[in-house]
Amino acid sequence: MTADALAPYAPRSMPGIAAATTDLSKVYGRGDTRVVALDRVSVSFREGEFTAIMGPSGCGKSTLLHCAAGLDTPTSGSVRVGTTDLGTLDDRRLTQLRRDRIGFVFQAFNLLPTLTALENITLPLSIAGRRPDRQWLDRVVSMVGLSQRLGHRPAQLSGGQQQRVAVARALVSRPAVVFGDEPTGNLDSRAGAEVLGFLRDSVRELGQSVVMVTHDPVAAGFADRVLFLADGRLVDEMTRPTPDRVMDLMLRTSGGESGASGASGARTR
Ligand SMILES: Nc1ncnc2c1ncn2[C@@H]1O[C@H](COP(=O)(O)OP(=O)(O)OP(=O)(O)O)[C@@H](O)[C@H]1O
Repeated sequence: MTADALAPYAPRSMPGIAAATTDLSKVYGRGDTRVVALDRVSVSFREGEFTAIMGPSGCGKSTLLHCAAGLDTPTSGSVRVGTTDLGTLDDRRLTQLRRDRIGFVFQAFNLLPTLTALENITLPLSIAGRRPDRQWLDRVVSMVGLSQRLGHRPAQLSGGQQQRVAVARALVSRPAVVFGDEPTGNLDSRAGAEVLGFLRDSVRELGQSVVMVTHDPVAAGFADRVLFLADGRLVDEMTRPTPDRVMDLMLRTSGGESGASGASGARTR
């Protein structure tokens, strides 16, 4: 049988790709307020890789992350997580996929104040009616250094510790991808470096795939690969980044303005 004859039965995902977008566009508003936040972005996030997304303010980083994570709906194009095309899912199945296959770490820690650290970590599993895999839970908890803090409530933890709880919560269901939107944005540099170290450990030690939006070249230096967006388009990519190389590229591509303070990168038309 020829390869062509087999094609309809071939898996719809490429091996080694945790998530991917194809010709992904997102347009907000209409008429005078029309904003092209993403303009035909095709990108693959590899399994077991730590990817950072950077670019000037307003260039579409969060929109890309939210569409890839099934939190926002594309105007056109498609998003795949593993073998699943998100466009084929109804609301219920999309919610299920987000719960079971995707982990989130946001800038705000989003922990429930009345629950202990352990209860917060296992909450996604409790909601899904699943029991935690004890060995995996222990591994994740010890990796993020929380073994002695499991009975504490968020108010009894530092910001860095709270974000470590959020990282453990994102990892506990062994998702296809963990998406982070400025996960260190609310932390001082030491706590931020710790959290980034744990995210990198989850890639190295647990084979997790992580995709993170950041403005910070130091944070991007923890990643394996950095994607640069401008004007809703993918404009550059760097492997094995260092903070200096990232900063250089940011300065060159934004005409001297850094990502955090750069001019808005989205187009209105
Ligand atoms: N819900 C929305 N309604 C209208 N416009 C939006 C909406 N969300 C984002 N935009 C616009 O889309 C563009 C891209 O926004 P996005 O938040 O993705 O950029 P960003 O690169 O993450 O920015 P920042 O670094 O400042 O967080 C911006 O011009 C923004 O104003």
